[in-house]
Amino acid sequence: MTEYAGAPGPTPHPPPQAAPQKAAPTPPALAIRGLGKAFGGRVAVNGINLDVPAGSFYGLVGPNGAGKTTTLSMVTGLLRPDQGQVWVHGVDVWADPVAAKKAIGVLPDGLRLFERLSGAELLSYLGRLRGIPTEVVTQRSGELLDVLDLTGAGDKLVADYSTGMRKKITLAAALLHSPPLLLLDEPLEAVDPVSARIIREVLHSYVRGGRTVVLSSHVMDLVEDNCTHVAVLNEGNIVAAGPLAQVRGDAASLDDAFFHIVGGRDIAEGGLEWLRSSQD
Ligand SMILES: Nc1ncnc2c1ncn2[C@@H]1O[C@H](COP(=O)(O)OP(=O)(O)OP(=O)(O)O)[C@@H](O)[C@H]1O
Repeated sequence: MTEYAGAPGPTPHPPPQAAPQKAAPTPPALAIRGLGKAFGGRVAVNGINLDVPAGSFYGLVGPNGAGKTTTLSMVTGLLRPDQGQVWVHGVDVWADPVAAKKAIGVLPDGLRLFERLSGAELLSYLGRLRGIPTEVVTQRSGELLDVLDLTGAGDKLVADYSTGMRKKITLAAALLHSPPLLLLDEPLEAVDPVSARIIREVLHSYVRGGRTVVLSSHVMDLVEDNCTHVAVLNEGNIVAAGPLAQVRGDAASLDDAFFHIVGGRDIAEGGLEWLRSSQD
């Protein structure tokens, strides 16, 4: 395992009578250093650095094509970086993927599931792959299906699930082994308002229990109302990151701050004039 760069080196032989040592600082839930990826010579993620404190509810925002999914895919071990390192609670994701993956629950982009299993069977299968005892999987699956309002769909094939139901069953799978870090790519996209509220409550109780949630979203109100921290990605670079109030600064809302940070343009008078005209 490659040691997390922020961790102090070992001190195997302290001198006798040495003053008590300070406790080693807890590593962040997620530490990213110099992470980069290019596709066909085009840079998608440009050597980014980020620390996600344990116990935070971290939002990752950015315009279309900014590199959010590419970043989350590299962080979760789904896409090999060209450069850089990622640590989950001090474990190097690419040097020790088995240990790192035990510590994360993932809701990836592009949900590829076992379509010929029912929702309940899928959770049961994934729980056993995780090495969770059968009775624990059964109990947790039942609770998750119930809380996520999927009880009636538990026996239905995943192939027949709607987009929102697929999000919810994947979220259930991510929660099943109760990992300390959840990494969620647009978890509330296509989810109905009632389920979205339930998912937000689940995630908040998760964070209250001392765990960490990182989610990407395009919905600024969602990030502003729920997250403690936010990072803004633009063209493969992190252009702002930290506690939400700090990133928002003097702007009236996170939406306004985001607009200015990424250099959004108001539609100038004269632009799209033909859409405003009532004449042919
Ligand atoms: N498999 C791939 N092959 C080629 N280019 C890719 C691939 N995946 C991503 N890209 C490119 O990398 C850049 C970042 O894409 P990414 O999907 O990470 O952005 P994003 O911030 O998640 O966007 P969105 O908000 O639209 O989902 C884009 O220019 C995209 O076209």
